[in-house]
Amino acid sequence: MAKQADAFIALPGGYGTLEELLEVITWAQLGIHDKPVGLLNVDGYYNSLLSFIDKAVDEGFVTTSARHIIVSAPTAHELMSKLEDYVPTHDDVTPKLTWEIEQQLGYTTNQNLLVDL
Ligand SMILES: C/C(=C\CNc1ncnc2c1ncn2[C@@H]1O[C@H](COP(=O)(O)O)[C@@H](O)[C@H]1O)CO
Repeated sequence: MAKQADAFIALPGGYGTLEELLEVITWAQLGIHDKPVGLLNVDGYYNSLLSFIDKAVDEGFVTTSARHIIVSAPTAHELMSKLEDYVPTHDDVTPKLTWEIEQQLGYTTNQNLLVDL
């Protein structure tokens, strides 16, 4: 499902939603995919999470380019528009780490990273 998707969208949710959300964000950060991750920020539900992530950027724990993976909007229409305009800017990482994770996932998407293996 992750391989076939054009993007990932999280609606407001609890631990399970947050776990899946952070998982697809880290996959993008690791270069396993280059798809955007959208937050449907209904009534500002994700404001505090987005503020926390911005703090992580300020503190140097998340890169600015990795922050860009997350796209948020208060309405589905606005979110879809932003997702369609998304251009990935985050960097790839080491082939070995990507390979190990892809083995667990059972799929590969970034052929360039596998050439040297
Ligand atoms: C093995 C992995 C994750 C395991 N967690 C879940 N797997 C499947 N379904 C889940 C998981 N956590 C929550 N759910 C269901 O999703 C809905 C939303 O959950 P939330 O906690 O309210 O956000 C709900 O139906 C849960 O039962 C690794 O991917």
